[in-house]
Amino acid sequence: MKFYIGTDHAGVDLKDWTVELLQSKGHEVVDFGPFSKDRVDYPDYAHKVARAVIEDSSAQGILICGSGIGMSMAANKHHGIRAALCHDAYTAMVAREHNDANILCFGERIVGKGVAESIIDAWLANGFEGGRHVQRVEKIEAV
Ligand SMILES: O=C(CO)[C@H](O)[C@H](O)[C@H](O)COP(=O)(O)O
Repeated sequence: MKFYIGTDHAGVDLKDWTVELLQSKGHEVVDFGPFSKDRVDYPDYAHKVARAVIEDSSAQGILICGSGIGMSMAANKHHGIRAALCHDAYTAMVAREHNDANILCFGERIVGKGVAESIIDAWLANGFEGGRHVQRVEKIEAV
């Protein structure tokens, strides 16, 4: 899988760690930064990753900030993006199975590396179930 990833200053450590984790599992990662902890605005990075996922729809995105909330709000402004703020493996699993989420968001101030890895593993292990969920996702996209 190919991932586009971005953060703000509050998620740089977990972003760098996530890049290495995904690469160690054989995934391709395009890192939109930032590459220092200087204070930045999370929407700038959310919009970059969202646009990349729309352009390259076979890829997925990962957005990290302090809480993950601002990143998910900003990314979900883009038509075609279904960004899911996940706090654990269960939310990551259902985000893929039920919502066909294409951007994973989480917060460095919320989850540690152990939980982050379980979130990422659940995200990678699960795909869209289709069936009854198709018309619901279509109704999200219809607006
Ligand atoms: O967008 C957020 C909250 O919804 C993120 O957690 C940001 O990382 C956070 O707001 C940054 O806060 P800071 O006080 O400027 O570090």
